[in-house]
Amino acid sequence: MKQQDYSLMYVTDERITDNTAFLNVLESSLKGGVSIVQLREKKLNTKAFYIRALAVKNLCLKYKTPLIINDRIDIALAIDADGVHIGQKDMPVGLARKLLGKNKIIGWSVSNIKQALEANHLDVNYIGISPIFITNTKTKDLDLPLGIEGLKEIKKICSIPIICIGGINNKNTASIIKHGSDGVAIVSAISQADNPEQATAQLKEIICQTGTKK
Ligand SMILES: Cc1ncc(COP(=O)(O)OP(=O)(O)O)c(N)n1
Ligand SMILES: Cc1nc(C(=O)O)sc1CCOP(=O)(O)O
Ligand SMILES: [Mg+2]
Repeated sequence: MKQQDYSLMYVTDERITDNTAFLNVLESSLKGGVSIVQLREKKLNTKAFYIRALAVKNLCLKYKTPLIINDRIDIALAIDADGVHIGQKDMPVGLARKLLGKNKIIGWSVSNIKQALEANHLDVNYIGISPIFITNTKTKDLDLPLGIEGLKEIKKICSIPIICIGGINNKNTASIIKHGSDGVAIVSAISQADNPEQATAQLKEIICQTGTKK
């Protein structure tokens, strides 16, 4: 499998309820240069999720950008997505791998050192450090922010690619990349920006500049 670029993940914003606006923001993020998209829907029923996932997949294909699905292995299989992101309370990783096969991406949420050590023994492609900072986007089921110190600790003991999530913006991205994260996963700094394409391009530029200086 080719090396996946995890540097800038747009996690879609379920607060954008209008379908056209939702797809417009997604397309702006793709034009701005996100390297991967995660479709995250917590409230849609299965049929609505499936229909949205098909539309999102078509746009991602147009921009040759991989798409992973949050939580739902069934939706990922139904639309032949590139993978899934699962958390501590979602389907066990081993079972997800069995259902998806060896070529799909599996991301797994990690919120402490114990889980990071466990990840070393799981068949996951990346871990999502969650949350790195305080976020207003997700309010339920959230652990304490790990901060840069937490990222540094996890980097020392975990050999799997790392993506940080939670409260990430153009002010703190450089520090996250500098301290060993392979990428950032972002909702509002893209979805709620006045110009999502420009905001994405700026984040990408910060990541490229910081990455080359590492
Ligand atoms: C890249 C990334 N990391 C962590 C998460 C959080 O996943 P999870 O813990 O399953 O929580 P929900 O997103 O399902 O609310 C993520 N989505 N992406
Ligand atoms: C989807 C999600 N999961 C998180 C976790 O820590 O588990 S934080 C988060 C939302 C991140 O949104 P924003 O970029 O707007 O802060
Ligand atoms: Mg989940």
